[in-house]
Amino acid sequence: MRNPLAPSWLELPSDANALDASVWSQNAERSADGELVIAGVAATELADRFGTPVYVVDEADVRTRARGIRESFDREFGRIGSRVKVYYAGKAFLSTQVVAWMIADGLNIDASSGGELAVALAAGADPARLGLHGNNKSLAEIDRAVGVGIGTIVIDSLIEIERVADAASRHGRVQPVRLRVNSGVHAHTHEYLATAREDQKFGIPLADVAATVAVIRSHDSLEFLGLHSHIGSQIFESDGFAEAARRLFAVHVELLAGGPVPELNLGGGFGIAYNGSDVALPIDTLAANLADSVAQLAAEFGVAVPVIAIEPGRSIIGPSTTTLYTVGTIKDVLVEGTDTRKYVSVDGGMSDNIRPALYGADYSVRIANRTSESEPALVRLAGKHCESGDIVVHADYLPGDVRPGDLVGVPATGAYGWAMASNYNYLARPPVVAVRDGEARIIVRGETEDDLLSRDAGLEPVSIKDQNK
Ligand SMILES: Cc1ncc(COP(=O)(O)O)c(C=O)c1O
Ligand SMILES: N[C@@H](CCCC[NH3+])C(=O)O
Repeated sequence: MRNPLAPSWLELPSDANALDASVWSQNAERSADGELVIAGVAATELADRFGTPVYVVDEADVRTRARGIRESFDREFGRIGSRVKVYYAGKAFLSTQVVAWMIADGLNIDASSGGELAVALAAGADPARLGLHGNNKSLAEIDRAVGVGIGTIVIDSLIEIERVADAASRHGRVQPVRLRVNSGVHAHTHEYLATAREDQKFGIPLADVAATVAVIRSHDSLEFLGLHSHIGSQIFESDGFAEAARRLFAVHVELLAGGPVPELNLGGGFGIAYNGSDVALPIDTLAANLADSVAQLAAEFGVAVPVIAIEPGRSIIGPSTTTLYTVGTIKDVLVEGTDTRKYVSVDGGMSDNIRPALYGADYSVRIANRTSESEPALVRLAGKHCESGDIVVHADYLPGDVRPGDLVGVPATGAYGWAMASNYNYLARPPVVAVRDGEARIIVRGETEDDLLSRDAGLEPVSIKDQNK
């Protein structure tokens, strides 16, 4: 029976064991005996070998999406006489293995800090295929990026122009740069994920772009590639991107009068489904819509279509990953009248996935070690942290006989999960395991209690003595 406490978007499932294909990774399925199996590796085997929580990355899923985005955009922009450079936004999740996959699949890497740049370099990526972002890059980050021969730097403020130009002169390079513009387009997403509205820290207002580009062009050590726009993240419609392209295009055309502007970067932000009610725009449709918009703009203004760059993160890595947890305690909590919500607590929480607490993100959950015919019950999957807001899944239905010791899987945790993980309450960050063709291997080691303690600087010997006085 439908629980009145369930949010309006959550339907009572006819089968609370079913894996919704729009949310689970491509190679997630139930085995004949009902267990969750991802790319041929059973959930119980993963839990036995790696413990829980564990992030499980379906490698073929990531790579199919990476190639799929590149091919869709290549095809659609090829159709209008242009081409596309795809940068994987490493902030969503980065490890040397992920860098190697992206490079092998023909993508470039967008780093948003010196740390992300270091991972890409450690993986052996050609620096020319890397880009560096950030509203407050340190002098050391700029120097390192320029020094290794990074492909592009996205300039985010007037003051940064001098910093990048100086570094380029010192290294005897001409550094290709883009300029991040605040298009003023309000993306339909969570307030914290909209990056082009007023009163936020990113980019240069449209009105100041011409003057700022003139400063960039006044430096012999800089090469201006074009404008950059990123309106936000987890966006389901193409209108916002098209509107940003329109606003940038008008300035792009003005800038052509002062010199070459070979590129236009439309950023990332393509949304994915986290639960059965989310409907992600198919990448083919998005690519076709954007190509049509850009072709129309070029025709309207009577200029050539520039090379387009995009920076998807979430839409490549997000759907690939499932977090497995073990159920510890269960409580039926009376909420209103006779309506109860089943609180199912697991061995992780906001330290491995902060998104529900930070953005109110709604994930879904399934029992992973078995199926059950028991009547579905409305559950809230809670973590083990000392916070009532420590929720992993606000609302979903699980078979009512869910019990301690069950494994549960939360799909679509690949983006901004591990990447935003913390050690809150001294929990160790879980390992990240890649699965493919029945094989599982660690791509990021989990932390141990010793790792955490090894950072503690220890006690002054004297303080113990004082204490005993
Ligand atoms: C400049 C920039 N590019 C790309 C991305 C990647 O966004 P997403 O992971 O939503 O595709 C972000 C994050 O929102 C960003 O700030
Ligand atoms: N961290 C955000 C996305 C922000 C991306 C960076 N601009 C999320 O989890 O959805």
